[in-house]
Amino acid sequence: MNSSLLTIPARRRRLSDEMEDPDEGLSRFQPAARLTMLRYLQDLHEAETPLDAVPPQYHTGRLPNSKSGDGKPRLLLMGQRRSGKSSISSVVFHKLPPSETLYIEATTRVKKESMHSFMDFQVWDFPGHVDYFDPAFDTENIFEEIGALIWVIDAQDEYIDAIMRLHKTILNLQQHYPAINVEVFVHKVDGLSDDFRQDTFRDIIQRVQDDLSDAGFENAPVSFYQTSIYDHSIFEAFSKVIQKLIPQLPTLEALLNSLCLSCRIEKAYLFDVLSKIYIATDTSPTDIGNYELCSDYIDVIVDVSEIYGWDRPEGEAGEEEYGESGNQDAESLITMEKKGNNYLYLREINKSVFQRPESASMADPKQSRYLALICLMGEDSSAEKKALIDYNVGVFQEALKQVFPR
Ligand SMILES: Nc1nc2c(ncn2[C@@H]2O[C@H](COP(=O)(O)OP(=O)(O)OP(=O)(O)O)[C@@H](O)[C@H]2O)c(=O)[nH]1
Repeated sequence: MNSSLLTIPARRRRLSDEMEDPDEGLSRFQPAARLTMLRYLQDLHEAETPLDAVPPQYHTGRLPNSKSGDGKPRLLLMGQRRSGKSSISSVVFHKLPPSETLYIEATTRVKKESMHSFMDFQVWDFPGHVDYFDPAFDTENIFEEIGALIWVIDAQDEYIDAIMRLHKTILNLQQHYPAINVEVFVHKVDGLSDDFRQDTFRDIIQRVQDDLSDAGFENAPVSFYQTSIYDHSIFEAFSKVIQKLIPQLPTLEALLNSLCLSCRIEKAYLFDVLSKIYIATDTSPTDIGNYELCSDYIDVIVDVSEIYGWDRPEGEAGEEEYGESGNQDAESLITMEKKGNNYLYLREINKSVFQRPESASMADPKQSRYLALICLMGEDSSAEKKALIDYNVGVFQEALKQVFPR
């Protein structure tokens, strides 16, 4: 990560006008950003490569409970019967239209699926009626390598039993696998009025936390989300669950923060295009509306590429002409769209094509998977600055390759 980001000059003017003591204002920025800003305040036209480059430091973590540390987490979907587990898995990972989940049959045995996306992980869908801690089950096999346990509660149904089972499960996990993240999806909230939805959500959180503190577990790693397959909330919740499993997340966030600061981007997301899960975003507040906008935008881009895109197999004539080597290298697509006074910017990053395993149910056996950077920009970052934004995104892309290799 030796390249520096270029910053938009207007920002320099504005900051220097505002600040009486520039150093005081600059202390708000991270050291690398401060260096770039200083160069601008000192009237340098371009931010150059720092002379004494700090060696890159990557966050290298392991999955909270992985013995092998092979980075293939397992997500367990558990909860009462008919709470919506199979529907969630089908909608998020198989793109089943939500209305078709009405015809999904009850799960009778554990359904294990491997997902091949920006990272490989497994989703295990459990039947609602089984007792996971029954001696007949190999508990160790189920829980030893998991990334997160997703507990689905049907918010439209009576939930006292579901909470009791969840409580029992958390107590068991706390004894043997205390690092497992428990993610509670308060599901099917689409059918509830706004007030009732908030009351139900608060009530469930309160009951779970009271039960846990009565049992002496004040700080168990339990998080709560309101979800529905009929809107984007299920994707947003899954994004947050998956982000916790990415050891490089702090580095990715820092890179996105730095990009936003340099290009005056309002919000930047790094999306996995296949699943529409975002694996990182900058640390400014998130808004579901922004997620929806980006998610719809991905749909448009995917549709257009399916119609007008083509495969370029390795060794095809004319390859050199385009400077490509098959589909190995990342190929970028840049689009600017004007929406009111806002822009959306998408760039394809880290593309590769893989052969879908025969067991997988998606129709297309050959599927491209890639990350896309999507940025929301306001009036400040006009299309005239696009060259600068392209350059900075290129630097970001290079840094990403080092941090998050595919
Ligand atoms: N309104 C609404 N209905 C949902 C939602 N998610 C799932 N459902 C419905 O809930 C019903 C049960 O869904 P399933 O996915 O079969 O439930 P399950 O938890 O897998 O059930 P078991 O296999 O018996 O454990 C289906 O009719 C779905 O259409 C949601 O977000 N909102």
